[in-house]
Amino acid sequence: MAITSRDRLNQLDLLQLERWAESVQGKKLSGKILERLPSDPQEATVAVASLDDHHLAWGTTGATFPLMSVVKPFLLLYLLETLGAEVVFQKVGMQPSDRPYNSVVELEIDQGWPRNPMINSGAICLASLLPGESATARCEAFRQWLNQVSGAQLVLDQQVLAQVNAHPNWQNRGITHLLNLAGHFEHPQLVLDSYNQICCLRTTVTDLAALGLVLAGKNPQIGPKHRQLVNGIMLTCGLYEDSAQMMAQIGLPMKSGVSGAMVAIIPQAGAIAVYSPLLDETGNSVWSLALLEEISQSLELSILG
Ligand SMILES: NC(=O)CC[C@H](N)C(=O)O
Repeated sequence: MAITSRDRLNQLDLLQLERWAESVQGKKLSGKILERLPSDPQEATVAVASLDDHHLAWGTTGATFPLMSVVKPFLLLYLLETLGAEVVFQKVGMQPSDRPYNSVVELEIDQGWPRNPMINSGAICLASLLPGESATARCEAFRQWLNQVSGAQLVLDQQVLAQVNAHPNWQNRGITHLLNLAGHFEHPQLVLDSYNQICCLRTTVTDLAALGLVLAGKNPQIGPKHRQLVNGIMLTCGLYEDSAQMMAQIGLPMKSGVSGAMVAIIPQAGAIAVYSPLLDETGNSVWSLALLEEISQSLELSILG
């Protein structure tokens, strides 16, 4: 019987994971930390989890970090499960973006239509659909649902939220204003506050891998059609303008965040979560991408091969 990706994940040992991590560290990759999210450039950690509860973790595994844009696929999943695909895709498209994740220009070119849920315009628009009367109530309901379906223990990082709110972020204000003008929602401040709060949910690589397992198929309560929609949009849009190249090079649904977090999904097999705050020009974690490419190629995890 053929060996599957799930078998290869189950057979992976910590020594091999450590070898890959150390070989990527040996490449001395360079990147920049996002000024508004101060963090330790030395922190680097990875967690691998299979659907058969085989779990490995290496590096500064105790590091905690805000999800930032890694929350976006889970926001999409929550709204698909709560409201259904018809409602969700009246608010956002499935079209890859070719400009930065927080581009106002792209939203103007598209006449206020957000291309996909993985860029800020799409996620901010979807934040308007979150059930709840206040940003705090919306984030809390979402946080509880996410912890319930994954077993993770996400918490809202009030300190990071204060840092985010202290930064004007004119790009996101411009995006929110254009979406409001286009008639997608009323109460733009409530929508932006809701988006900012869910981006500040704090986690560890072990819990992020648990979140990833939900998209890999761990939880029978989550519909396969909704998992397919989220994984498909991650595959084509999850790394912004670098998504097509990384789809060809790595071949897995992935989502990055400017905290340096990254999650990769191996459908029906498992998930890999990585954290290193050094970012490339696109806003993707340099070390995380290199390590995911190493693991995916060595274990032949690509869903495209
Ligand atoms: N790419 C990201 O992680 C961006 C998330 C961040 N909350 C922002 O809107 O700028």
